[in-house]
Amino acid sequence: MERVLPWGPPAAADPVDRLAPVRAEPRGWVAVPGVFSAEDCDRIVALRDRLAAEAAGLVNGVSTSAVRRSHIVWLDHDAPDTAWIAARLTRAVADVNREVFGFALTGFDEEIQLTEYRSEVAGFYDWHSDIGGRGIPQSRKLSLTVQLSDPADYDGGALELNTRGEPEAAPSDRGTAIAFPSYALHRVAPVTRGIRRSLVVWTHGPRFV
Ligand SMILES: O=C(O)CCC(=O)C(=O)O
Ligand SMILES: [Fe+2]
Repeated sequence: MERVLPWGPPAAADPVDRLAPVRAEPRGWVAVPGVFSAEDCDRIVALRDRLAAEAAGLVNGVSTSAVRRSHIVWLDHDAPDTAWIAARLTRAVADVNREVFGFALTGFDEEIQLTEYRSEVAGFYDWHSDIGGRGIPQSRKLSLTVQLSDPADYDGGALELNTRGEPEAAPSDRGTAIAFPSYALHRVAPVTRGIRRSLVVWTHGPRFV
């Protein structure tokens, strides 16, 4: 089912005001603070733990390859206990796309990814672009990742982007979303203490190329 984004004027003046600084300084990626509160992040993490426990034994949620080591749980955009998360992400994507990127987007064709990078396995995700070589990931246009963890709870684990010729670390404040074109190179550095959690959503549309 294709999901249509709520294009048009923002619901309130607030999201636009929040994006004023990033509009003023064009760059390849933008940070949107306060998409989720600390309490929201706690709720999402609790949900993650419940879903991960339910899925244990059914789906092995460990993604391990040469470029990546993380634990993943998928969230439905429409399920009763996750729709509020999807609604908040949709609003953030619509605002940031309208104000900053201006991409042709049609909707969300993949579930929301809840990711966990654990220091016990030096969880990481090496440099990559989110646009896949086949299937639905081919039409990813805008990537958005939310910092769910308190930065005091882990070391390492920085989200870095290279959109201007050199790596830049994104802000790690809890509840901040980082939006970037899905073709942009980014990585998550190895976590050396604690756990870093993130929420990742991709928005799709006609392919760039
Ligand atoms: O954990 C993050 O913040 C980013 C994850 C990521 O790049 C991905 O899942 O494609
Ligand atoms: Fe990525």
